[in-house]
Amino acid sequence: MNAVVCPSKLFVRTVPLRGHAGSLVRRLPAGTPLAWLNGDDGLVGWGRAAQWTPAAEPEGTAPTDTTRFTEAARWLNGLLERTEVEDEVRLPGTGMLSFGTFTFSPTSAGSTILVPRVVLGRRGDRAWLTTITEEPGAHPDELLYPTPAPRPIGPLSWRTGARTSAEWGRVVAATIARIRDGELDKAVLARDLIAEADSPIDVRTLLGRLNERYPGCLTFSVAGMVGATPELLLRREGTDLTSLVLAGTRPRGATTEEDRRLSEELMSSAKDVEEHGLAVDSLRDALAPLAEELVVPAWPHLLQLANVQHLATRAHARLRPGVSALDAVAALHPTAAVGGTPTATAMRLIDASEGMDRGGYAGPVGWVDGAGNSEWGIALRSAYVDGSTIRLFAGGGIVSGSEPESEIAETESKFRAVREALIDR
Ligand SMILES: C=C(O[C@H]1C=CC=C(C(=O)O)[C@@H]1O)C(=O)O
Repeated sequence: MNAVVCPSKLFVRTVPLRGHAGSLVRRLPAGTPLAWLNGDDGLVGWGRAAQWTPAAEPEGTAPTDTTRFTEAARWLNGLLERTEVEDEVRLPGTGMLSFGTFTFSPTSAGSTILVPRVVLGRRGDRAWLTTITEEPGAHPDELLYPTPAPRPIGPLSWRTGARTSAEWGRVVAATIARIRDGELDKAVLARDLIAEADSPIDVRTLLGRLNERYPGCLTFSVAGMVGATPELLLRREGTDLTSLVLAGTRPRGATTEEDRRLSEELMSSAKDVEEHGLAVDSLRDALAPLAEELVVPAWPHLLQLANVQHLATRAHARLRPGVSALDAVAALHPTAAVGGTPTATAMRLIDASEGMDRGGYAGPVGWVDGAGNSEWGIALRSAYVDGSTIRLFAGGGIVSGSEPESEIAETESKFRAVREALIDR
């Protein structure tokens, strides 16, 4: 059964805000904030005007099933038909706005689309406020909530998730053997770590730290999924679509010298170039039928973050008329940056080997506005926050040239993003 909060009518009003509006995170009330931040730009929201939560598909459903995306699009279109919009700003992210998180696998629970009551947004020097109510001209009560400063996280106790690193290393070794046997070309395997705080974790504290340390990433919070992902599944503005594919990783060096050595090693590594190429191929194959024009650079570039560096490819497409952002999400997820090649074989291997439910990790997370503009990231460098418990996820692409020890080290580097953001200094 789908769980739905769906008013018969919604009134949406966007007004410009004078000045810069300050830090978006600082405006968020405590609780379960909605956020999508890219440096100083972004969208934050709170309150709930409408929500759609699909039931998990039954066990045995094809791992590539896209029902949750098509049903989400149908629900949103129905809601839009019953919405009156007054938009004085008219930019991507103004007017009607929904945040969403989709699970990696169709058989996991946790996908949801949420329409907040209040949205604050900023793009360059423009800032705006959107209110979404059931009465025309009404102000949502949520506007009046006081916003106490974000709380520190406090001491944490850590425990292993589904597998210890040694156990996970053995799963990686078995996967490498299957790849060498020719069963598949690539699988992205992940593991989890769990931390327990003394009191409920203030998501705003995490958001503020992640946004500060990873200004080039997309810092998000939707229905418990929180993180700072470097990987843009897609940005749709009008018919233009952009995607940033990442695969192939090294840690950052402690010195300039070591950093340069690691980046040169990454750029010339046959194993990483193959791992990256498979992710790019999966994007190209999924996007081509939806696009009138598709430009994918022949060679990756280097993307350096505070904790790791990646091989990166930015693809641009002009979408065919009528192709929505959620159509593109359904076609692209999961790319071989988080699933593998061939997709269905890799998804089955992931399900059978990881010993855990990924939930929203490695699934699409983002927003869509009433005009169809949209941004979806892949929920990496992320965690699921449930009260005082936080579950961190990290994974890596496994190909025939992979080694278990370096894959374990890679997941440790990737965990650092959320792990360090949990530490009060
Ligand atoms: C699966 C993750 O990263 C993906 C994205 C970039 C680089 C990756 C890699 O080098 O393995 C992964 O494909 C993760 O961060 O948990």
